[in-house]
Amino acid sequence: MRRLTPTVSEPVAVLRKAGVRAQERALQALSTPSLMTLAGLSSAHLALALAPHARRIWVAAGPGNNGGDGLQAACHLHQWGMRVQVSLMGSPEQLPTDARAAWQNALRAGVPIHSSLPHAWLQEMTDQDLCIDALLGIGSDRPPSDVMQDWIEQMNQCAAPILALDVPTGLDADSGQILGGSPTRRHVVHADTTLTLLAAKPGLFMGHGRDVCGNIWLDTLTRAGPANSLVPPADAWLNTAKPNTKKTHASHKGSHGDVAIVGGEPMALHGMGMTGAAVLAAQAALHGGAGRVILSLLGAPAENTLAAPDLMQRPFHRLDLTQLTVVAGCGGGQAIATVLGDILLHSARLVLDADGLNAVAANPDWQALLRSRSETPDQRATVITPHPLEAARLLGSTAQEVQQDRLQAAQALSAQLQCTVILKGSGSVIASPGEPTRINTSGNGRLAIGGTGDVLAGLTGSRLAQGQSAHEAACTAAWQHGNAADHWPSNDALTASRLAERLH
Ligand SMILES: NC(=O)C1=CN([C@@H]2O[C@H](COP(=O)(O)OP(=O)(O)OC[C@H]3O[C@@H](n4cnc5c(N)ncnc54)[C@H](OP(=O)(O)O)[C@@H]3O)[C@@H](O)[C@H]2O)[C@@H](O)CC1
Ligand SMILES: [K+]
Repeated sequence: MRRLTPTVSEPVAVLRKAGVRAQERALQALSTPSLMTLAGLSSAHLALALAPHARRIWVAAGPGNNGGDGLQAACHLHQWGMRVQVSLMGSPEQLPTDARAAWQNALRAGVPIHSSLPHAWLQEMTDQDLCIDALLGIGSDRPPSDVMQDWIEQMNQCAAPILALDVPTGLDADSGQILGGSPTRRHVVHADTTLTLLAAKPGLFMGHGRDVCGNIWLDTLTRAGPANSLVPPADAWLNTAKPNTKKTHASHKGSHGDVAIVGGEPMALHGMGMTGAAVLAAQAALHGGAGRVILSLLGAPAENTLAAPDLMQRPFHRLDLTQLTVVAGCGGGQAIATVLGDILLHSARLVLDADGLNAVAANPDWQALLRSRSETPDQRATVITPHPLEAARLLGSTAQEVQQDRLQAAQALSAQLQCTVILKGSGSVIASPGEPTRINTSGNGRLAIGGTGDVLAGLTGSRLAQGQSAHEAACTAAWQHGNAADHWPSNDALTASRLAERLH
């Protein structure tokens, strides 16, 4: 069992529900004792570690095998001298085989098992006690029943912390969406800790998963089978490891690549002043370690005074695109359309963001140009950084459909445009043709402000310019960007311009 944090250095595979089921079938045959016995023991160990002084442990057990995990855990905790009470939803006779065996074990051991909520306990429990959510795991694809919603609400209102087994009840393990539609305290368990079993699931790290799982632990239950035996191929991998971005001592500014930021439509052109977006991307490229950063503001004849003195400024027609890593689109407005064909055709390495993506979505010829970059003899690296709505425009779908399956959306877009995709949002997904898809684990809600996307684009350009492949650059930049936010002092305002200066 191990805790999954953004700094875990070994690769962690992510499986959708279908893959977890396949893994379960493969291991079940090999595993003695049964997987549920292992899952229950592991859950009990973690419960004890989380609440060693608990005077009450309440287990809410559902009608399937997730409930069986809870019953098995209750049995161990009771045998170890803890005061445990189980509320079992549904009839014990209708439990699946393993869960029924767990129920019988618990009964034999003398665990109190009721069919209703422990109202008196719920009033008395303190933050030293513990609730265990074993209502639903990966076996649900619909909103919890009304009675279950009552139980969820009571658990969320209780003063004791919550340990969710496998998945917080009400969360879809594949998408990170809430089965009941909205993340209210009635529709989904808001856990302090989630112990996920067999494999990490994508929904824990994406969408609402990041808000309702708390600290995530993983037990692969492979003790009885061959170690690390993952039967189905992973659907994705967690993007966790701290990147090595150390520069060699014997280097000069030309060793670390040249980035040109093309964007920042001025107010005078179409009444929308967006130069700030391009300046943010440029600052991020600079602080990300690029050797030289050139700011090329669209339709702006004069030098921009917002820009730091470290930045060079040049009009677009003076850029030698064939030698540059170009970051295009940040605040590009409509003006980006006047230069996008040249950028797609000639830039050596390219990061396309925001208005650049919207322009490509509206023009099939530019989509073909973008795709053809991977077919050039030098296979020009391209990274696109859409948020869900921009991805939906490119895919011809809706933002809601993208959010329903972020892994699939990122992979489909990457295949469609033959480039690396960073699908932004809670749990950014990085997909590239022929590379393992990653789900980024760093970052938090403080990044949900204007300008942070420009910072990510600039940082990705910086990593590309310094020699990383498109996939590596995207993975490293996404992680670094989130990591900076994770280490931001809580009493200090996080703004995009300050973020651009504190990328580490
Ligand atoms: N097998 C093993 O050895 C191992 C299994 N493991 C554990 O098993 C979990 C998967 O178990 P599972 O497949 O039984 O699914 P689970 O999540 O318990 O729910 C199914 C039950 O809930 C019911 N139900 C569904 N939706 C509902 C709703 N909205 N509201 C109310 N009820 C609803 C559904 O009823 P039905 O849909 O049939 O009417 C059915 O009775 C997995 O997450 C892990 O914890 C691990 O320990 C590894 C070893
Ligand atoms: K659960």
